[in-house]
Amino acid sequence: MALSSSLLGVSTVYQTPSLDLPRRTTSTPALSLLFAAADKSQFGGLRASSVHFRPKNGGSAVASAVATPNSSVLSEEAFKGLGRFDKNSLNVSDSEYESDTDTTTFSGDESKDELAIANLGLPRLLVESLESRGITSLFPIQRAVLVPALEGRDIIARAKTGTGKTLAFGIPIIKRLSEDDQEIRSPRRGRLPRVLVLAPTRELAKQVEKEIKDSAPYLNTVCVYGGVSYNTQQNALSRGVDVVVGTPGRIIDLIKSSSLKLGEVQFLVLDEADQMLAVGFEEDVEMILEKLPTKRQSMLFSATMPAWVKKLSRKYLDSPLTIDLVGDQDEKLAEGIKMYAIPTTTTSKRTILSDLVTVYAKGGKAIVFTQTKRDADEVSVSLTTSIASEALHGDISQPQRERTLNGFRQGKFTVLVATDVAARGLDIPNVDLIIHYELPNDPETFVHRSGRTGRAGKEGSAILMFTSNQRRTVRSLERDVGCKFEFISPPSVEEVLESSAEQVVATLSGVHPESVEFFTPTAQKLIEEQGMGALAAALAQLSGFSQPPSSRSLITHEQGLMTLQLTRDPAYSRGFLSARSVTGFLSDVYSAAADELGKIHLIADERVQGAVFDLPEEIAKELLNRQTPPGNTISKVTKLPALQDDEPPSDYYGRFSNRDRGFRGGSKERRGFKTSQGWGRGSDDNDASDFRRGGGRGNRSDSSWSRSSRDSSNDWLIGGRRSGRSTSSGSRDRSFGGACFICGRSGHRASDCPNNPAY
Ligand SMILES: Nc1ncnc2c1ncn2[C@@H]1O[C@H](COP(=O)(O)OP(=O)(O)OP(=O)(O)O)[C@@H](O)[C@H]1O
Repeated sequence: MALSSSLLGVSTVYQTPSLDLPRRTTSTPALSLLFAAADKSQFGGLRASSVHFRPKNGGSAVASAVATPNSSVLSEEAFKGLGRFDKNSLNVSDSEYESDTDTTTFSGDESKDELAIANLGLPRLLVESLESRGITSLFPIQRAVLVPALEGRDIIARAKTGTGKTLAFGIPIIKRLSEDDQEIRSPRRGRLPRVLVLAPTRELAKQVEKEIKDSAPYLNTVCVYGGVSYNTQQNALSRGVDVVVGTPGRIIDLIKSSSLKLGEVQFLVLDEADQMLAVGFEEDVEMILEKLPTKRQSMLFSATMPAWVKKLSRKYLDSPLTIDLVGDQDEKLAEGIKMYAIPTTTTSKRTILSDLVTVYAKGGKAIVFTQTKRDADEVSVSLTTSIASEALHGDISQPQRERTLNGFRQGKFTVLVATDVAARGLDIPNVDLIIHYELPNDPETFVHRSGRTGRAGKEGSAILMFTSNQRRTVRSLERDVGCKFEFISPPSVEEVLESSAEQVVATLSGVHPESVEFFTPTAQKLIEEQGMGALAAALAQLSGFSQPPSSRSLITHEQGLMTLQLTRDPAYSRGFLSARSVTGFLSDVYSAAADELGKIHLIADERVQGAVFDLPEEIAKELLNRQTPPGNTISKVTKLPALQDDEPPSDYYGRFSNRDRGFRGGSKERRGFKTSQGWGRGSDDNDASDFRRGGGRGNRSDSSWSRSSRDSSNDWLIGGRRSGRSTSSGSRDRSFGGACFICGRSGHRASDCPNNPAY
């Protein structure tokens, strides 16, 4: 069957090789739908063929567009950037159905106007309400779903986070309800719902209901979920309803109490179906599906297709069309999300966190993800001393969760610290930054967490905090998610101050002119008396820096430490700079510095003979005043240069990576439930690594120096300072586990070494 239509001036072919669609007549012209015979795909176990298209700027791309007689898959590439393709540039061909297959063409330049929501033949009220919310043209998943949904087909769909899946099913359902509906102006009291949307979490259910309500205020929508009283929901249902959105547990309760009757449901939507499984709703979902009329249209949205979801679709969906806008694309994240990764230690995490928020969220909204409810509480409390923040997790009462989310949406506080379940599917506009405070349990969770930013085509950043023993997992994550992290170091004090000042300046425009007027005489007087300093003092006070910040290590971010850099002119050196020569140099210049030396890293740039190292602030300042031998320069650094130890050594990584242990095999391990160093909590304390020595590329074979296991953090501890230390003097750890930098033997410090001339 080939269904050709002219939509919006675009010549389209709806090619359904051996399908006899349960076709409904619709006045809306069909959007182009491309699909061809298929074989095997990751998503649906289908057969594959391809869509070829030719971008205007040359080159070519191939995206899979696959189908079986019972289902088909459509790649996002087929729809992406229609405006960028030449006329006749998009061809669909299929060997098996070649003779039946026409070529579908998009004439690139017309698409923007002609794909406008106003031109789709949607109900006027729907168009108006969408436009009033800035929704003027369809997103790709919406374009892909619209026609088959209007045709009455069952659909399985997958698209990246934040790409508009709710309206993908919302728009066609609203249109269909409105078309059928003669009752819009005089809705019948007590009418039974025609649409049922199941969502795995309360927040998601509320969000979906809101999106439908905002789009079609003339429809009666009710959201039902647990944790709140039954009465309001029962009353709303008894008044008559068009759309019910809810979580499975409460829906079952309402069915049992006969408050909810599903006998007239025409449309079923299962949103985030895989999450239903994750949160243990599978039995409830099946029970509900059993209660629905068999003659209905079903749409299932799911990021992944675990066996249960496949079973559901086989059992409860009728010849579903599969629309997969992610497919085998390596990049699973929406475009526009900049990915960063930052090495941390357990002890430094919290200090770093507030600085990261200050520098990377730039005063906007941030969500911090923790693994446990307790962590969410603790992190939120510790942040609150510097940045307004609240926690969101399953132990918080429903009304409080709603207040928290509303407060966050309205910008009453800027940092939400959340667990995964609480934040799944949340659509909060304009979240600028996501911080993975703990590694997620699996790649899918990482995608979902990160997808809370960069929504609806906007930009955002995501930062992954990891400890040294999680480095390999970070690399696995890059492969699994198809992203590339930019490795960053903790923001320097200067960057934090600069960002804070910028944010304070940005808030000044919000001060009411009348208030400004009131304060002007005082300001004038101040400036006359103190000049620019008065304004600077005001900015410092508003930024929360009335006291100067103590210096911090750029390597470990510990307070009270300063990171210095030693560079050596090659003309003056006999060999390459090594950790040992740094300590030797320091003991010559200022022996206290050698004694108190923290971590040392060699600079990666091989043209530079240099190293960075930590010292207690006072000692560092003193060292900076000392005379250094010719050819050696010591300076304070505000940004770490690339270090030799930045990357996990590839030989180790290749040999011991999770991949070799079946990480990519779809096993539980791949999903991250049990790798010891990988997904999940595991041990994220790398204090042990502080006692390691060895590790730079040049030193790896030097076994006498290496106390490290194969996943060494590559951090060198020379001189024996532990990273847990936070003050600049005293408290030296006498149970020293490192090696003496003078004689190389373990168990004592350089200052205690019998070979130390100063001993
Ligand atoms: N066509 C459109 N034009 C502009 N904005 C849109 C459009 N469609 C949806 N949006 C907005 O994009 C945001 C993301 O939509 P939605 O929450 O449906 O995404 P999603 O794909 O379900 O995300 P997730 O997978 O994270 O749940 C919402 O704020 C929505 O209002």
